[in-house]
Amino acid sequence: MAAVRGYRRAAVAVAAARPGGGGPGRGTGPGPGPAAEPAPQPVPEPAAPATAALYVHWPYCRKRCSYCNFNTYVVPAVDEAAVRACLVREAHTLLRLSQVHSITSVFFGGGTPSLASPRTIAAVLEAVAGAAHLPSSAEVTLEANPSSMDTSRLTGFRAAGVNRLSIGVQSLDDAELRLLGREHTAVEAQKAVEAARGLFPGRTSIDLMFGLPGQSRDAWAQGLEAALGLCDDHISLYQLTLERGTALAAQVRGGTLPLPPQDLLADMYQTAHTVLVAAGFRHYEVSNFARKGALSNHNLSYWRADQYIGVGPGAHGRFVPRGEGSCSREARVQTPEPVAWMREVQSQGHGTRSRVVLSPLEQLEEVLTLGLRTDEGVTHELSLQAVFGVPGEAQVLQDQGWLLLDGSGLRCTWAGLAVLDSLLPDLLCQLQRRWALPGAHRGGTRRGMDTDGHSGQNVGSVSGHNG
Ligand SMILES: C[S@@+](CC[C@H](N)C(=O)[O-])C[C@H]1O[C@@H](n2cnc3c(N)ncnc32)[C@H](O)[C@@H]1O
Ligand SMILES: C[S@@+](CC[C@H](N)C(=O)[O-])C[C@H]1O[C@@H](n2cnc3c(N)ncnc32)[C@H](O)[C@@H]1O
Ligand code: SF4
Repeated sequence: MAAVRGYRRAAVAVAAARPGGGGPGRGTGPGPGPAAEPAPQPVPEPAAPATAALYVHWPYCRKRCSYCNFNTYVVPAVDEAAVRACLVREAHTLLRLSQVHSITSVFFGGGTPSLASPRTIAAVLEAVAGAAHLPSSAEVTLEANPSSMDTSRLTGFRAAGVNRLSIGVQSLDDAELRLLGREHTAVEAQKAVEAARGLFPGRTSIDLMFGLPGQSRDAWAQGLEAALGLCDDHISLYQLTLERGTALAAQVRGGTLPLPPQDLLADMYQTAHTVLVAAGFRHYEVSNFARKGALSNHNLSYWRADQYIGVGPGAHGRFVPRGEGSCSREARVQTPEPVAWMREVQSQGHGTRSRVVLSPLEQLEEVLTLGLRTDEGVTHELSLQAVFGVPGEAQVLQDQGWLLLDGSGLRCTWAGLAVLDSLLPDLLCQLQRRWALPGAHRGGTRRGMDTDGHSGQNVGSVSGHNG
C-alpha cells in the first residue's frame, strides 16, 4: 500500500541495526490470539470530517539531480498555460468528488514548483478557494530550489497566497553540492534562505541531506553548524537513499564512490538530534525538527492519516469520494507522466490512474506506521491497550526500551524512532493477529475513515466523476 513516496523514503532515514540480534519473534500474519484475551473493540466514531489537506504536484525540474528519482521531468519547454488549466480543472473535479467543505493546508511540491509562475500558483489557489473554504490561516507551502527563487518571484508567490517556503538546500558544501548534481553553490543557497526568511519569517524550512558518499562525521557536524547559523524554525533532514536508476546509485554500485557505514549513519543522526534539540528544536518526526511551534501542518496531516487530495501528475491522495455516494476511504494515484495526465484531465476532468478502497485493517496499518513516525505517536483511533497492551511483540519492544504505551497513547522512545523501520514488522504482525479476533470489526474504525468492509480491492475504472 503505497503512501506518499517522499515520506516512505524518510521512513528508512535511519536504518541503524537494532541491537540484541534477532529481537522478538516474528508472527506469521493474521491468526487466532489467546482465547482468554478480549478482542480490540474499535470505537464507533461520527462521520468523516469534511476537511482535507491538498497536495499539488509540479512535475518539472531544470536538471535532474544525481540522487533523485521523484516524479519529475526535464523538458525543453513547458506549456505552462495548459498545465495551469489542467491543475485547476483537476482540483475542481477532485474537490467536488470529495465534497470537503474546508481545505486545511495546501502543499505545492515536485519537481520544482518554484519554476512555475506565481500566476499558476494563484490560479490553483483561487480554484481551491472557489470550490471549498480555504481559511486565510491555512498553511500554503511551496517547495523552492535555490536556483529558481529570486526575490521578485518570491514576492509573487507570497502575493499569490503562499505563506511557507520549503527550500532544497541539501548541503552547504560546494563539493557535496557538485556531487549531488545541484545547480547552485552554498553561497547561493545561503542567499536564497536569507531572502526567503525576509519574506516568510518563521515559515521558511530547509531540506538537508546526510550520509553522502565520502561524508565524514566532522564534515556533517560542520554542515549542521552552518545550517543552524542560517536556518529559520524548521529543518528536514533526509538520509541519502540510493535510488535505483540514479547517477549516484550507478557510481556507488560501480565502486567509484563509497557510502558511509551504518554505524556512522546512526552516529550522524544522533549528532543531528543532539545538536538541534540543544538549539531549541523539537524532533517531532523521524526526519523533521521545528522550534517555536513551526511544525509543518500539511505533513502532520499525512502522519495523522487525515484525508488529503492529490492533484497533478503522480500525486497521491487518501479520501472518501462522497460525491459518488461512497463512504470508503480510497488510496488514489494520478497518472505520473505529464502529457498523458494532461490528456486525461482535458478529456475527463481528472487523471486518476488508480484507486483502491482501503480495508479497515489497512487503514489501521497506515495509522500505526505513519503515527509512530511522530513524537506524539498514535493517540487515538483504536483501542491501543486491547491491541498492544497484551503479551506479544509490543510488550517485548517496550521491555527493550524502543516503545512506550501509556495513558496518552503508543509512541517510540528517541532510541526507537531511530530504528522505527525495524520495529514496524513486529507491530504490524501483532495488529494483524489481534484484528483477526472475533468481534474486532464491529463499529467504525477511526474518525474520518468510514468503512463498508471492503478489503483493498482495486476499483480500477475511474469514470463517473468527470469534471
Ligand atoms: C522532491 S524534492 C523537492 C525540492 C526541490 N526540487 C529541490 O530539490 O530544491 C524534496 C526533497 O527530497 C529530498 N530527497 C530527494 N531525493 C532524495 C534521496 N534520494 N535521498 C534522500 N532525500 C532525497 C531532498 O532533500 C529534497 O529537497
Ligand atoms: C520530501 S517532502 C519535503 C517536505 C519538506 N521537507 C517540508 O517540510 O515541507 C516533499 C515531496 O514529497 C512528495 N510528496 C509530498 N506529498 C505528496 C503527495 N500527496 N503525492 C505525491 N508526492 C508527494 C513530493 O515529491 C514533494 O516534493
Ligand atoms: S531534488 Fe528537487 S531539483 Fe533535484 S531532481 Fe529532485 S525534484 Fe528536481
